[in-house]
Amino acid sequence: MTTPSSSTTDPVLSVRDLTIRFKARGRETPVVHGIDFDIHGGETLALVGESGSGKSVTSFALMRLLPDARHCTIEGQVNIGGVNLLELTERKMTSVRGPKIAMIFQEPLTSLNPVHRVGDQIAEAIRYHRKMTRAQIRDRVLELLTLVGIPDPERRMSAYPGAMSGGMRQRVVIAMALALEPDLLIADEPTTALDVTVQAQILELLRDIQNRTGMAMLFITHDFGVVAEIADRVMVMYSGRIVEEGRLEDVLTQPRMPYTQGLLSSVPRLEDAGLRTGALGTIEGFVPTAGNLPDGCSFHPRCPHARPGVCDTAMPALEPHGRPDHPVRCLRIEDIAASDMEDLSV
Ligand SMILES: Nc1ncnc2c1ncn2[C@@H]1O[C@H](COP(=O)(O)OP(=O)(O)OP(=O)(O)O)[C@@H](O)[C@H]1O
Repeated sequence: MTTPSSSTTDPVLSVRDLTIRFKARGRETPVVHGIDFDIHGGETLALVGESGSGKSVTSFALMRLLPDARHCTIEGQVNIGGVNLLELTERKMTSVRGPKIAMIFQEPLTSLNPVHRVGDQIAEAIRYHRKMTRAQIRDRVLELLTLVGIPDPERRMSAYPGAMSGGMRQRVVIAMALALEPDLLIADEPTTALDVTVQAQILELLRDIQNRTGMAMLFITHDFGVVAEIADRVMVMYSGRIVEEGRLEDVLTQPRMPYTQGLLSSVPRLEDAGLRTGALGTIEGFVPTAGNLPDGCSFHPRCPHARPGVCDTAMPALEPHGRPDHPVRCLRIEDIAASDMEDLSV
């Protein structure tokens, strides 16, 4: 189904029927099963789910950073500016990474070369894509370091990554990602490795930059506290499928899918903490491995509302069930909603 949108303008990113399969020992295992979503300019979509749900594989597919066709197949569409990135040659894709789509990762050291000065690393990305003089590039590097809140940028541009704190390194990585003013920034758990104070600063920085530039953001996290701080919309993923999607307030305060309810159940009450929450709650059992999904709804073996003969028979579609802006993938949604009403009337 088509994703609900917060705007009538064309989305910056439009993903359609994205399917990813890994190949091993002559077998293909699907890990992402035909997902659809849009992100508009200035909007942040949070992709949430437990480990192994397919969040990172999805983001790597958007960047075309997954292993090659011998190991992995990707089908569907990843449209940015009317171009399906999945159809581009690797050479063409190199010119898209940076100006159109950029990514920051959980651990900044994976993106930084320890033996090069940080200023040179930011300059390198600019030099590759833009015809600018050395002086212009230097000015741009200083501007970027200032933008991401690095104190004394003149001095810091000559520093090596190892001489910086984790928070400062992540700011450098953000500066690199922003160097070419991407239309879409993908942030894959960018604050997980940082302490809480620095985490809050980095989130504020990203929000602030987004307000100024209007870029779209896909924010991947397992932390609903972070979701509450940064997202406009939330997409919950389980076993390679979107199981619930909606506006931030709706998903946090009225989660519909038992999986989302489970994730939110053991975090502190949202309103008590001004929408700040902790990490995902724990749900009994494990995310099934990609090659061993149960019949029917993938979540049914862990679901407190599952009914034999219903939930183990067919995979439910992602459907509105009366709320077009908050679709959910659940065969029992009407019964669950009715029992919630009964609870309320007691
Ligand atoms: N290179 C690979 N080859 C085979 N399977 C893979 C590969 N990379 C990921 N997978 C599988 O794809 C599925 C989704 O993994 P993915 O890393 O996207 O989950 P995730 O939600 O991002 O988890 P995490 O929060 O731990 O990063 C998992 O079943 C994982 O084992």
